[in-house]
Amino acid sequence: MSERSAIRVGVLGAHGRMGSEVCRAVDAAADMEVVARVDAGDPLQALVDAGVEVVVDFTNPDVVMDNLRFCVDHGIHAVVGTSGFDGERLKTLEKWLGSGSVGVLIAPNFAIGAVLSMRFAELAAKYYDSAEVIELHHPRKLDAPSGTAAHTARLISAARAAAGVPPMPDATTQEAPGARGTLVGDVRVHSLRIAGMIAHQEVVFGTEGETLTLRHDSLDRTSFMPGVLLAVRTAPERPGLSVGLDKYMDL
Ligand SMILES: NC(=O)C1=CN([C@@H]2O[C@H](COP(=O)(O)OP(=O)(O)OC[C@H]3O[C@@H](n4cnc5c(N)ncnc54)[C@H](OP(=O)(O)O)[C@@H]3O)[C@@H](O)[C@H]2O)C=CC1
Ligand SMILES: O=C(O)C1=N[C@H](C(=O)O)C[C@H](O)C1
Repeated sequence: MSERSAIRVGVLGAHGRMGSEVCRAVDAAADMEVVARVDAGDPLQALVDAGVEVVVDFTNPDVVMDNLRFCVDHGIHAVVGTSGFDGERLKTLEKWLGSGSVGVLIAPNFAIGAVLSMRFAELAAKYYDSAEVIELHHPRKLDAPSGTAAHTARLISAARAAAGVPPMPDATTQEAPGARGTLVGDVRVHSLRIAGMIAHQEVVFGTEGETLTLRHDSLDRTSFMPGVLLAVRTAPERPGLSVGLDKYMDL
């Protein structure tokens, strides 16, 4: 039986913090190779010319939808780490993908601990009166709150709603703008931008007499790479839209 040839990968945002790390990780993996490195100003046609099978996108929320439109139109699977996906964007993507064979993964976070932490938060949500999310990132991050924090808050909100948990206790009547963070669903999210940090998150739950804090720290961008490689291998086998790396894992 002949062995499958290496997966042909195109990296969008190839010169960025994440894109450059992805190029290193893909080139170091035996079963895939980077055949196109595309950054701002480069034509997307380079992906087609290089015969890319799977794109990895770490660009920015303003350009990622155009990139995905191109990939879907050209039959290229996509693994997306770029933040900025809300319900409306996901619906648009589903429409573009239809019942075709292209697989797209939108992963708010590729670090295994972050994926587990989001799942744990979803499980814990219905047992606690209060839940708030604190995300801490490097100061070069363009968006706030982080995609991970927004996704975590949506998961908690949905789990609380499904379980019929009453509104969170909060007697605040006087509030300086921003003092209580921003609401995602019914969960408050607080964003810190701190020099020296990479990507960190705490989810704090509380109820009568006890609290639970789930904390995850990405100390280096290599933390995201095993998840990215797993996604590159899996996306071609999963047509349609998947949201969250957990969809490709046995969780
Ligand atoms: N899901 C996850 O696990 C993770 C997600 N992220 C997310 O990934 C994204 C990128 O983060 P990061 O690497 O730190 O950001 P960077 O700014 O370092 O990298 C983004 C790169 O994309 C380039 N770019 C801009 N527009 C285009 C375009 N149209 N086509 C191709 N390349 C383009 C930028 O060029 P230029 O600078 O010239 O504009 C830059 O080189 C963010 O949304 C971030 O939140 C980050 C870490 C982990
Ligand atoms: O910009 C980053 O750095 C990160 N972005 C993603 C997010 O917005 O959640 C993932 C991780 O937190 C790092």
